Amino acid sequence: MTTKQILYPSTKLWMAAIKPPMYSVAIMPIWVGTAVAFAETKVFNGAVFSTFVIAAILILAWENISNDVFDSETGIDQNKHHSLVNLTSNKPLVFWIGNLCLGLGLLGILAIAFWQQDLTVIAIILLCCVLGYMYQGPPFRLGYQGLGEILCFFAFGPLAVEAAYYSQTQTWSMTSLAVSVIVGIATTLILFCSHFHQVKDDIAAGKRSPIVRLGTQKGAQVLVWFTASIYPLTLLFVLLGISPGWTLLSWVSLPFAVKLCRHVQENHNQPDKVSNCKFIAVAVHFWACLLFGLGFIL
Ligand SMILES: C/C(=C\COP(=O)(O)OP(=O)(O)O)CCC[C@H](C)CCC[C@H](C)CCCC(C)C
Ligand SMILES: O=C(O)C1=CC(=O)c2ccccc2C1=O
Repeated sequence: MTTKQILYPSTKLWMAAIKPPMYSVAIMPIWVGTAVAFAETKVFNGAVFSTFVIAAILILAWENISNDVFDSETGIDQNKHHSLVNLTSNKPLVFWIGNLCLGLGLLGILAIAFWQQDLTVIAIILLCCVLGYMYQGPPFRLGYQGLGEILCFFAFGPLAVEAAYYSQTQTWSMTSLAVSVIVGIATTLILFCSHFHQVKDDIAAGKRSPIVRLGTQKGAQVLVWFTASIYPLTLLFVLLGISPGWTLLSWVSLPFAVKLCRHVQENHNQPDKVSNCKFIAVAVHFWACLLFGLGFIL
């Protein structure tokens, strides 16, 4: 990086650091859980939904901001120019901005708990935050052992979707628990894709991601099955009467799924070309979850 780039990071670097499209990940579990709640009970609390969405975005911001702080301590991000710590050269500031986001996000969830006079939702989200910390924070750093995908599936799938359903109805639902698998898989797909371009740095830092363990070629093959599983699963839920036929609208995301698999198959061992694949996975996640949830409302 030139002196100017260090002193005045480009907008492109800041956008890469903030990665706005990634926040679909925080919104969709709340959307799907709320959509299932409305379909089953005709209950929709707009204040709870909007508060939950904002809180989820803030909590995910904490996850990403603190990720850069914790990764700066292992050296794994030394070549990541869009790390907030590298961009600002002020790790304490980044750390406390992240904690502010977490605090504000949890305040929003506490507001829901207060409105409901019920600690269930805050308890679930605190568990999600624990999983999020254990993924990257000392002394756990479970992501470095390749366990991130498991944590991600449960945090953004069953836990977040059920928390959203409960926030609307104060009851539980086997339907929302079942369909949370779709959200969990679609979200975990993004994390799985995020490793392809980082194999060299991950190995150097001792991070045994699934792609470090499998290799990029086998990882690209696993990606196809992983991505494809979304679609027969949504069909199975319809055939079993768990979700309405309109949820097959989620198949509109198929072109993005095909693009993702082809792109990674062709470029799996070319870091500069495959580095954007997680954002193609975000497109799969966004359209699949948005239309899947819409299918419950129609
Ligand atoms: C930060 C995450 C992945 C990126 O990790 P990596 O170290 O590869 O990053 P860079 O490549 O950019 O350096 C996300 C990890 C997700 C984690 C396993 C679980 C997070 C849980 C959330 C805190 C829960 C949010 C719940 C909300 C929807 C209510
Ligand atoms: O920066 C990233 O690679 C990711 C950020 C993020 O918040 C997230 C959330 C859920 C699944 C994957 C990811 C990322 O890959």
